[in-house]
Parts: sequence; structure tokens; C-alpha cells
Amino acid sequence: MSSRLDKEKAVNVQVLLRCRPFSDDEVRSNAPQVITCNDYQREVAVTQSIAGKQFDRVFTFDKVFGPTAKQKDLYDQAIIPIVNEVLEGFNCTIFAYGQTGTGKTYTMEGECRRAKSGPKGQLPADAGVIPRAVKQIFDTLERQNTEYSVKVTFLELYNEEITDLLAPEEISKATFEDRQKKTLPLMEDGKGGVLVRGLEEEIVTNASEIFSLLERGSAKRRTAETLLNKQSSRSHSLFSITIHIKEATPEGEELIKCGKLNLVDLAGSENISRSGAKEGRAREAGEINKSLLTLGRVITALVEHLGHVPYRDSKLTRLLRDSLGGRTKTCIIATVSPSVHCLEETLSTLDYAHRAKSIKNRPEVNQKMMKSTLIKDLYGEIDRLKAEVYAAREKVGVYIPKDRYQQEENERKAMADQIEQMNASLEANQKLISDLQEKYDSELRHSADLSKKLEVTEKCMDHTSNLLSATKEDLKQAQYNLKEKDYIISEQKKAENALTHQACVLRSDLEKYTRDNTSLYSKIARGDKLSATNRSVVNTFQTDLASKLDTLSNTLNASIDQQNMHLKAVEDLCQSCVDSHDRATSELKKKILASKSLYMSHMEAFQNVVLLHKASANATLEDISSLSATSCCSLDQLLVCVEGEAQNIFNDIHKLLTTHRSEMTHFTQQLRESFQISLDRTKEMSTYIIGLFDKYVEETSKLQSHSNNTHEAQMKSIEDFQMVYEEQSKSEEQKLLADISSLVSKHITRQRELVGAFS
Ligand SMILES: Nc1ncnc2c1ncn2[C@@H]1O[C@H](COP(=O)(O)OP(=O)(O)OP(=O)(O)O)[C@@H](O)[C@H]1O
Repeated sequence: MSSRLDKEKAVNVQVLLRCRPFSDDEVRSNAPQVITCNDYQREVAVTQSIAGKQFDRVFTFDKVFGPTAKQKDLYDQAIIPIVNEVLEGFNCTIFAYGQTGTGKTYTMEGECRRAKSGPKGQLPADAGVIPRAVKQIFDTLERQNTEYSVKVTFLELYNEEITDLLAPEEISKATFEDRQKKTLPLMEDGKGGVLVRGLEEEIVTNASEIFSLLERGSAKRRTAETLLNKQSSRSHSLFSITIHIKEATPEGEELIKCGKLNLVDLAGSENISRSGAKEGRAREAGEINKSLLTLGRVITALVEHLGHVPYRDSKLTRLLRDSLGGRTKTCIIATVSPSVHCLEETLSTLDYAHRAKSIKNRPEVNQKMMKSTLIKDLYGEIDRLKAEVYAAREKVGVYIPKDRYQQEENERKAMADQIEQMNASLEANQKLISDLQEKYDSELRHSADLSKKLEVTEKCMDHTSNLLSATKEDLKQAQYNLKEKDYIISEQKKAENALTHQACVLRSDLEKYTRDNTSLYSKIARGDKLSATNRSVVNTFQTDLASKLDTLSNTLNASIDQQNMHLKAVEDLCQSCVDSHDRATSELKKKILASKSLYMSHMEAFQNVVLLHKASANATLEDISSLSATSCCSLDQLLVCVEGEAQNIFNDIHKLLTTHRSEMTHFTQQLRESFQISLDRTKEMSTYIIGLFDKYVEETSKLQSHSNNTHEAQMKSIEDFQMVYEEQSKSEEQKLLADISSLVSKHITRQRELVGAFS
């Protein structure tokens, strides 16, 4: 049930990210920007270039403040609620974490010096979280018009040693070595917390007092110039403001509400080489990193819920114990640079801060105290301090408060009991040791007896083993001989087997060759037969072809003669026809000429009549005209009649001639064509037959030569094979004989040797 409640109350550590603007040096060196802040989406993107490719890693935080964000923006958005909670009675811690020169001190302190001189207590724009928080606290308290008290402490943690930055002047004026001696011890407060013994608590009544304290303390902080920051803080600083506010219950009882604000400015998280720290500075950086490493381990243990959280491994984590996984509300401001030169540290800061987001605290409001109880506590404190002062003045010892004395007394008693118990166990252990010593002595005696017996037995053993080795040697020899015999027999068997195998192989080869020979002979015989048949076929074909060609050429000659005769007859016929036509034409021409002359004479007669009648003149003109018309008409009729007759005759002759000519032409054409066709065919046939004949002759000669070649090659291969076969069989026979004789001789020698060895 309680764990459930705890879980319900658990609050994550709030993590803010602030990226500062480019410094003058970075602007001068033209350093590329690798950080992009998205304040609205609370994201920071880091652009990395791996193997020439750009990768963006994006981190999300509770709030993100880019390079343009002002001190006021950060304070108003993130810190005001935290300070309000302090005024409500919570303990809150704000700490700045980041590489050196990224603006931790700027964010936490800013420009405090000018804070005082601002008009009407106004803070300068550069004032950081601490002055603004102080101002907010006093403004609120004054507004509330209640009784309150404000105490501040300011300490520095340097090389794992705590110094008070608000220590009185005479102490702070001491040399560095003295200051080293004035380190303050860190002690358990008996209530589960820690307290720094002797740490000055300054009571302040207004903001400006705090500012001057802050300024005084800041001036004492160890700073040094590094490559990354001209005024680099080399230590962690813790500025605490404790507020007590008086409240009255309805019953009129007075209660005191208490809230505490821790403002931590951590030293730079840079690596030593990058920061340019040298000699003493390098050791310093190592120490800084050691306490930051422990802080990292604490964060890891808290995030991964490991059983053991190593708070005690460094003073820093002891001081921040309640702020990390405790009852305090915690806010981490991680600061980074936008430049590519700080990329490695920026990524490590982002990883660190991102992991810290998962830390859960269980903030509890501090119990309000009755005023009377507080006064009692304060009286007790005064008494303690008085006694301490007295002890210091009288130099009679150290004053320790009663409850603490009681606690230490109890521890002392517990330790005395523990020592007693240890003494008892020591005695028991000593007794055990003496018992064991006795046992050890008797064991030693027993072992001496045993060694003597062992010696005798060993001698016996030596003798027996000598005998055994001689016998073993004999046995080995016999076994060796036996093995040798076995080996010879097996070798002989192997040789016999090999010979048998060889003979089998040879026989099978011989059989194969014989079969090959037979088939070869039969093939040759078949080839011979085939070529003889081919030859007789070709001969028959040749004679047939010759006789057929003779017949064909005779037929052709006869046909050509016939054709010639036929053509002659046709030519004669044509000639006679043309002659008769010529005759008819000449007769017709004569008739036409006669008609023409007749016509001419008629015309002359008529012209004469006309001339006669013209001369006699006019009276009978009309009669003459009609007579002449009649004469003309009859003349025309005669002419038409003669002309028609002539035309008919001419047409008949022409028709006859045309018919004859076309018939003759057609006939001649037919004759010529058929003659040409038969001539072409005959020519073709004879060319084809001649080609065929040539081809046959060629083929026959080829076949003949091929069969001759084949025959010769076969004969040669048979002869070669016969020779090779004879040679090979002869050599193998010799080899076999040699092998057998060598084996037999070996065998005989071995047997002789064996017989010699056994005899
Ligand atoms: N947000 C910012 N705006 C303007 N200037 C800034 C900002 N942050 C840091 N600076 C400037 O950068 C320089 C280094 O800052 P600062 O001293 O605060 O760094 P740091 O992280 O505290 O370094 P170190 O760890 O070495 O102490 C200072 O000159 C400071 O004025």
C-alpha cells in the first residue's frame, strides 16, 4: 500500500536544455552549427556526419531554450514555479550541468554585480537564476506581509574538499595552503541527511544582502583560464537559501513553515585534453570528472533501479543525495554549445541529461513546526554552540551534543561486543589449529612408514618389470615375424589376384579386338559388294542412256527435217497467194484507170456542150440549165455507181488479202512457236541428260576412289592394329613373366630367410 502511495507521489526530475549562442571565437573560426533547438516542440536535434552522411539525433526534454532565449525567458518559464514550491515548504534543487564554457555560471548567476545598481531594485537582463530567485523570494515574502527568516550558505567543492565561500574575511584572506586546511568535514546529521560542520549560515533580511554575499562568495571560487572558457569555474558550488515563514493556525497557534532552495553550479564536464588543462589543472580536471563520474553512476543506479546507489563515493553525491531520488524536487539545466567543435561533449551532455529525466523523486512538503518547538531547537543549538565554544576556549576536548554522544556511545558498545565475539572466535580457531597440527604430525609418521614399504615394493616391481619387458621384447619379435609372414602371404595373394585380373583384362581385350576385327572384315566385304553393285548399275545405266540418247537425237533430226519441209510448203503457198493478189490488184488498177478516163471524156463532152450553149446565149438558158442539171444528176449517178462497184471490188480484194495474211501469219506463228518449244525442250533434255551423265560419271569415280581409300585405310589399320597388338601382347607377356619370376624369387628368398631365421 505504502509503495503504491510512494509511486503515486513519485515525480520525475525535470530536465531543461539550454543552448548558448556562438561565442566570438566560434564566430571568428566560422564553426559550423550542429545543434538545432525547437523550443516549441521541446526538441534538440544534433546533426552528425558519419562516413560522409548526415544523421540527426533528436532529444526531447521538459523544456528547451535555444540560443536566442533570454535569462528572463528561462526563469519565467521554468524557475518561477520551483521557487513558489520552495515558498510552499518544499525542498528544491536546481543544478546546472554541462561542458565548460557552455553557460552554467551564466545561467545560474549571470551578472549579479549589476543587480544591486539597477533602478528600483530592477535586475539587469543578464541576471541569472540565483539573483532572480532571491528577488522572487523576497518580493513574495514582503507581499505576504508575514514574519520570515532567510538563511543562506554558499560552499565550494574543490578536489573533493569543501570550503566555505561565506567564511569571514580573515580566513578567506589566508594563503591557498591555509585555505586547504580550512576545509570543512561532511557528517551524517543522524536523521539520514548530511551536514557540513562549521559552515557559515548567514541570515539575510533583504535581496541586496544576498547579492553582496553571492558576489563575495563567487569571487572566491576557483576559476582558471582554459581553452574553452577564459574564466572557467574549476569547482562545484552549492548556494542554499533556507526560508522559515511564520503561519498562524485558526486556533491561534504559531507554526513555522520551512523551505530550502539549493542552487548548484557544477564544474565543466569537459575531457581533460579538450579543455587544454595542464599539470595541476589536469589533476583538477580529473578530480572534477571523478565526482561527475560518481554523479553519473548515481544517476545510472537510480534510472536502472539498481539496489545500491553509490552516493557515498563522492562528496558531491553525498551533498546532492536528497535531490537525487530523495524527497527534494529537482531540476537539471543542461547547457550545450551549438558549435561542431564541442559535438562530442554536447552528445555526452545530452545523453547524460536525457537519462537523468528518468530519475524519480518523492517530494514531501517539510512538516510545519510549532514556534515553541523551533525555539526549543534553537535554544538547544545555542547550548551546543556554547559548549563547543567553551571546549574550544578551554582546550579540554571537543564538545559533542548529548544525543550524538549517546549514538557514538552505543556504537562504541556495539564495537566492544563485536571485539569480544571476535576474541572468542579467535580462541576457538587457535584450538582448532592445535588439533589440526597433531593430526598433521601423526599423518606425517604414517606416511614415512608407507614410503619405506613403497621403496621395497618398488624394487620388486623393477625386477618384475625387467622380466616383463624382456618377455615383451620376445613377444614383440615373434609377433613381428608373424606379421611379416602374413604380409608376404597377403602380398603374394595380392600379386596372384593382380595377375588373374590382368589376364582377365587381357582376355577380354583380345575378345573385344577379335570381335572388332570380324565386324571390320564383314564391313569391308559389305563395302566391296556395295561398290561392285554400284559399278554394274552405273555401267547398265551408261549403256541405256547412250542408246536412249541416240534414239532421241535421231527422232530430233527427223522432226527437224519434217518441220523444215513443212515450212517450205507453207512458204510456197504464201508466195503463190501473194502473186495472185498482186495480179488481181493490177487488174483492178487497170479497171479504175479505164473508168477514170471514161469519166474524164464525159466531163470534157459536157464542158464542150456547156461552152456551145453559152455562146448561143440567153433564151434557152433555163432549158439548158435543167438539161445540165439532169445531165449532172445522171452523171453523178453513173459516178456513184462506178465508184461503188470499184469500192466493192477493192474491199473484197482487201478483205481476202487481210484474211489470207492473218491466216498465214497465225499459221507461221504457230509453226514457229511449236518448233521453238520442241527445240527448247530437246535442248533442255539433252543438257540435263548430259549433266546427269557427267554427275554420274563423277560420282562413280568418287565412289570408286573412296572405296579404294577405305579399303586401303582399313587394310592399313588392320595391319597397324595387328602390329600393335602383337607388340603389346608380347611386352605384357614379358612383363608378366618378369613379375611372376620376381615374386617367385622374392618368395623363395623370404622363405629361405625365414627358414634361416628359425633354424
Ligand atoms: N545564453 C548565453 N547568452 C549569452 N552569453 C552566454 C550564454 N551562455 C554563456 N554565455 C557566455 O559564455 C561564456 C562562458 O559562460 P560560463 O562561464 O557561464 O560557462 P560555464 O559553463 O560556467 O563554464 P565553466 O564550466 O568553465 O565555468 C561567458 O562569457 C558567458 O557570458
